[in-house]
This record gives sequence, structure tokens and C-alpha cells, in this order.
Amino acid sequence: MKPPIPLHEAQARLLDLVQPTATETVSCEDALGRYLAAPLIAKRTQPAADLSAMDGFAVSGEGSWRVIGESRCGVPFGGSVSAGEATRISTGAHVPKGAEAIVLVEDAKLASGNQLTATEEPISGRHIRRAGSDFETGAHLLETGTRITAARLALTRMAGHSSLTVHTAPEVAILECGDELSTMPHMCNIDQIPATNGAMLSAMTLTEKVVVQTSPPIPDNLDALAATIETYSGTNLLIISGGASVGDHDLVRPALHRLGAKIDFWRVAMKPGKPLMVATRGKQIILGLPGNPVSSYVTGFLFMLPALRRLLGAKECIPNPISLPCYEDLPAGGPRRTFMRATFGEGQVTPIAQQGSGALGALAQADVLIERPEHCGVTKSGAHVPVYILPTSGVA
Ligand SMILES: Nc1nc2c(c(=O)[nH]1)N[C@H]1C(S)=C(S)[C@@H](COP(=O)(O)OP(=O)(O)OC[C@H]3O[C@@H](n4cnc5c(N)ncnc54)[C@H](O)[C@@H]3O)O[C@H]1N2
Ligand code: MOO
Repeated sequence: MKPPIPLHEAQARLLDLVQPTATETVSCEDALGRYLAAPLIAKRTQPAADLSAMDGFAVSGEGSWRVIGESRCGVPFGGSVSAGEATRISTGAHVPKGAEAIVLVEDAKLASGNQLTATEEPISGRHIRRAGSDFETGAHLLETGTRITAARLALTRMAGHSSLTVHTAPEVAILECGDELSTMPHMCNIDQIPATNGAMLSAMTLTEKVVVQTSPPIPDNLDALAATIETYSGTNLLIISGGASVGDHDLVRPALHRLGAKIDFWRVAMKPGKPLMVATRGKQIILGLPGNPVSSYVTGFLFMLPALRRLLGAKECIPNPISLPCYEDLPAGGPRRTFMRATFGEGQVTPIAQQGSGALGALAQADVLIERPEHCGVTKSGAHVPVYILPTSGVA
């Protein structure tokens, strides 16, 4: 048996196998959460003209000023203002030609209806958003592969786009196998356990634009497993949880062999998640995830979601750790890169006592994964450690 390969090599090999899906043009709103298939180039200049940043008066020269009109959003003042003149102005309205300062409403005094004085001397250029200060027509605003977030969706529209080119939603099948798995958590007998991984992995994909298909748990039977894999052969990505290890009833490898799939690698030097398997069958990518629920989650986070992002054309597919202090001493690392479930609070992370790869209670409590590199030394409390933030505030 070949030794497990290092995590980073395994992730790189997986991503090398995956090609982004075809492209399609969708409304900016429908592109939310997807990745640009072309750079975002500004089709307009923003602001298109000098605008006031405050409600008040646009003035020219020294005060006092005679108010000769109004500039409001959508209805600019038609003419220009000369020294000693002003217009009323709204936040976001065009600064009239000739005006160079804004007197805030709070600082304005009006006598006989239209004679303006200021309690605070206005400063030339202050409270004026200059034309093009956000971006100019032709500016390269977002790179290919950038994810459309709420703020970027607003930017695409402000830049004059109503549609965007993105990659089509890949089809993903999520399977789970094991004779002990029950679809009825409320009525499991002693020989059974509730099937959790299919539901969990499906939930994890909700952060990406994908079409997910699931099937009831597959029994530990080679014919049944091969037949189910065949049923989903048309999907871009096939995820199989369980049966990835070396036991007599771990049938994913035999089933893939029988179907002529090419196993690219099996076993990664990581904990949890060692029996992870990556294979291809024609254009389909197949990921065999270990069945222990925490192992399935961690490999889902570090392999399944990156593969989906690559299918969707993301420029960054693999999550990046940040550095945070750890509240406790951490033991030296072993031969496998280890991902410890931990909580986050008061600016530091604290490992959870129960680190078993079946311990869903601890996983459900975890805010972060602490990364312990292979053979690292002891880490003293207070030292910074690499940490992956888990999405705990929304779905998945
Ligand atoms: N002799 C060895 N035994 C094992 C090794 C090894 O290297 N040599 N590796 C261990 C590691 S590490 C892991 S991880 C597990 C993974 O094994 P499998 O992928 O074959 O998983 P199963 O045996 O099918 O299940 C393991 C465990 O998880 C439960 N399970 C499975 N699927 C689900 C599901 N969908 N929902 C909820 N729970 C599930 C299953 O009942 C088992 O308890 O292998 C070690 N063994
Ligand atoms: O790799 Mo297993 O996931 O350690 O329990």
C-alpha cells in the first residue's frame, strides 16, 4: 500500500483534474454567490459628475450668497453660479458649474428667504465627491474568478452592467454507504445509526451554486454500490461518503475498479480524513470521503467545496487559514496534518476536548479548525496558530 500523500499535493492534484463548466450570461442578481467568467470592466464613470456628499447649499466665492435655485438628485440646476451666488443642494445632486464649496444645512442661515450666510466657513472641495473618484469608464474592477458578493453585486450594477457571464451550475451527486445507515433517525434500532453525512454534505454545498442529487444510503454490497455510481455517472462531481477505508466492507475502491474509474490517489496524510480517495471516470470527478462524520465534514471542507469552486471557475478554491492565538498548549504534531475542532472567543481559539472523528457534538460546537502541520513542535499557549473559520452563522 502506497503511503498517504501530503494534503497540499492532494488538493493540487484534485484541482488539476477539474475543469470549469461552460459559461452562461445571467442577471447580476442571479450571479450572486457565483464567480465571474470574465473581468468586470466599468461601462460608466462613477460618479458621472461632481456630486454633493451633504444636504445644504453649493456656493461660489466668499459669503454671503444669494440663493438662485436648486440642484437635487435627478434634477440638476441648469445654469452656473457666480461669486456670491448659491443653490440649494441635496446629497447626491450635481454640484452646479461655478460652485466650489458646500455649506451644510446645519451651518446655514437664510435671511429674507434667499440671502445665505454660514456659521462655519465652507472649505473649498470639501463634501464634494469628484467625478470618477470611485472609478472611470474602462477601469478593470474585478478579476475573472471573483465571487459575486452583495457588495460586488452592487458594484456590477453601478458599473453599468445588468448581466454577467458566469459558469453554469455543476451537477453534484452525494451518496452515502453503509448497512447500518438509517434514513429514520427517530426509529433506529441498536444495529443502526442515523445517516448524517448525505444531509451534512448537501448542506455544505448550499454556499455554492450547484445542483445536488442525493440517494438513500447504499448497502455494503458491491453490485448495489456500482449500480448507484453508474446511475449518477452524468454528474460533474460524485461524492461518496463511507466505505473508503481498508475493511472487507469498504467497497468504494472495488466498485470504482469494476466501473473502470481511474484512481488518481487514495489516502492523504491528514487527520481526520486519511482514507480520502480521488478518481476520474471519463469527465466525471469522484471523491470518496471517509465515513466518520467529522472526517466527511473536514474532507468536504478541504476537498469537496474546493472542487465545486473550481467547477464554478473560482480563482481561489482552497480556503485560507488566518492566524489567531491559542488559549492552550498544543501537543507536537504527528505524521498527519491535523485539523483540531476548536471554539473562538475573545480573540483566541480553544481546542474542544473531544477530538474523535465520530464526535459530531464537538464538530457542531466548533467555530474553527486549528491546523497542526506534520511533525510540528509543541505550541505554547498564547502563540499564534493557523485557523480555518467554519461557516457557523448561516447555512452550511
Ligand atoms: N485498519 C484500518 N482501519 C481504518 C483505517 C485504517 O487506516 N486502517 N482508517 C480509519 C480512518 S482514519 C477512518 S476515517 C475510517 C473511515 O472509514 P470508511 O470511509 O471506510 O468509513 P466507514 O467504515 O463506512 O464508516 C466509519 C464510521 O462512520 C460511520 N458512518 C459512515 N457513513 C456514515 C453516514 N453517512 N452517516 C453517519 N455515520 C456514518 C460508520 O457507521 C462508522 O462508524 O476508517 C478507519 N479504519
Ligand atoms: O482519518 Mo480518520 O478520519 O482519522 O478518523
